[in-house]
Amino acid sequence: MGTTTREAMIREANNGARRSGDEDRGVSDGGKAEGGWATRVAAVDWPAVTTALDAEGWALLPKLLDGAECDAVADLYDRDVGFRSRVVMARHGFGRGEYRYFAYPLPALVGELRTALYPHLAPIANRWHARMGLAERFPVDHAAFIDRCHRAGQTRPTPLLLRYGPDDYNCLHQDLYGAHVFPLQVAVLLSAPGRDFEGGELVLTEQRPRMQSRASVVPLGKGDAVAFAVNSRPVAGTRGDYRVTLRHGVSTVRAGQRHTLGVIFHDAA
Ligand SMILES: O=C(O)CCC(=O)C(=O)O
Ligand SMILES: [Fe+2]
Repeated sequence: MGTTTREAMIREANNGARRSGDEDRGVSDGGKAEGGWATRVAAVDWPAVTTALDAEGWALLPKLLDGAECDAVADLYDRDVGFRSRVVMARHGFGRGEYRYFAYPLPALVGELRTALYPHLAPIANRWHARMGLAERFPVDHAAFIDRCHRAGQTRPTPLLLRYGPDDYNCLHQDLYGAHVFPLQVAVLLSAPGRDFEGGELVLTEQRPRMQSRASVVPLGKGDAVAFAVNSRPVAGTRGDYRVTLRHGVSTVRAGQRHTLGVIFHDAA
């Protein structure tokens, strides 16, 4: 979508359209992981995830959420509180279907999951930045990075809940919301392919310099998460590293309903 981000395109549309209930809390999401989310996330095979991210630009985190947790998060979609905005994708040329950005404070599951994932991804992000010749480095602690975003005027939360019905899809895009970009993000599929919905596959494309683009379809089951590059990643070539550009989207849902939780680590301007 060029240099215009989705957030910039919808900012105008949402200004003045905030719901009075957006500041209210009261979203309880049953989000108490046994031993806490840090323990759950620490059980992920991070060496394998790191290897896959370096090789492909994306990696599966199988069964990050259990079925009940997926249902609890997906059910938040119809609540009137806890979100800062709602985007109907067709109105902006983003696709078909809709999504809602959570408001601060985030529901426990979403906030704790994001905080728990970040320290595992920050070293990868720092290595990628070094290899791509980018100056920004990321602190080990997510709160410190969010502080940096806030000081730069990126104060609005970006975690989001997406909902697709029959014929809905999400165009290839990048989730950039300002100058500060954490180069990895995570999405969790909250619905069961083949049971809750048909079609609706997460697609990643990689645009290589002076070469044709390559697509990957991420084989997600309900509760599986995928970590992937937000905008670019380094690839080792014969004459050193080069940079490729990534985009992600969702193919058309042919039947049923599909929910996703999107976890983006930078805040939005
Ligand atoms: O629905 C999906 O699988 C993609 C969601 C997405 O675009 C995101 O998490 O940023
Ligand atoms: Fe996205």
